[in-house]
Amino acid sequence: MIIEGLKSHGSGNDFLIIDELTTNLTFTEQEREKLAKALCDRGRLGADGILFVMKSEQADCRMRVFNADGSEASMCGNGLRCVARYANDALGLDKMIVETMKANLLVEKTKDIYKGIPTFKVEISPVSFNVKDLPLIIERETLQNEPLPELHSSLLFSALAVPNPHLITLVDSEILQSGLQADLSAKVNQPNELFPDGVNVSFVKELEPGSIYVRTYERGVGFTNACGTAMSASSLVTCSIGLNELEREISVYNNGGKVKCVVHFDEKKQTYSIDLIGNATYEFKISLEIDKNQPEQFVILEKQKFEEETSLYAKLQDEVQTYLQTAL
Ligand SMILES: N[C@@H](CCC[C@H](N)C(=O)O)C(=O)O
Repeated sequence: MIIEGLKSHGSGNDFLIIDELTTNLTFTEQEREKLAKALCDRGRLGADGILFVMKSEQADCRMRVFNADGSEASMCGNGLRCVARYANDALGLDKMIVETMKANLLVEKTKDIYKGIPTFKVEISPVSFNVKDLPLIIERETLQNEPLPELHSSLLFSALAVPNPHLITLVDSEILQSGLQADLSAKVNQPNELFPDGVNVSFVKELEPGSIYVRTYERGVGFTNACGTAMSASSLVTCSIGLNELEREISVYNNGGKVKCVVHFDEKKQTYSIDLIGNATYEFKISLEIDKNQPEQFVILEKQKFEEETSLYAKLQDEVQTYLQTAL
């Protein structure tokens, strides 16, 4: 079969978009898993995941996210911005609802985060601090800026599902530069008693009022340039502990760029939601010939780069990296 794919990224978190919305492509569950493993392999094409954009009966379109290891995730914030742009181009809707595994989410085109960079705002919700929703197996109902001695003797952790699972801790430069995050992340993402389904692990550093840096080890992938749901969850955690404020834009720096988050609290429903605002950049169009039974044998027939937008994004990335060299 021939797949016309599109490689895109949100803050350098990169995905191959496969269109089942405007084409007749369709896959079995096993084929999706195998495709993700084969195409995300950095030795070949390479990506953090695959985003399948599909028809939906309850929303304008549907997104399914497969991590590089072939596992399916319930949500992907950076990926949702890429899907928002893709569906916006395909359906001509600046504002739409995207069905995801656990929620139908509002996405919309918004003011460029940096001159000339296509920017989308996506809703991150539902949010739960109940450890059962990750799941995290401990004797308490929540873990909010508290020790988790089974994992580390002194760090304070917050666990939340947005709705994919996140474990977040605030650290200083010394801890950030140590190998601790890699060690802890490896522990909770291999068979273990605390997080039976694994968890995305973020180390967060406060930079200046209204600005934070977030680095994430993603379940099913490893360290990525950025993780959108992790940056949203981290913004909420910094509001809960009084570092940032609800309803105020937070600048979230990451190794692949920068996004903005706004954390909302609905008094009536007693629920949180987060707006994640950032780039949705196309890298290249690609035409692949694939045997569904042996996807690792795929052949690249054609590749067309989006030169202008990738070089514009490189400017934002340069500015961010220069800032981080002194800020971290
Ligand atoms: N990169 C994503 C999250 C992708 C899923 C995650 N690895 C998981 O398994 O939960 C994002 O931008 O949110």
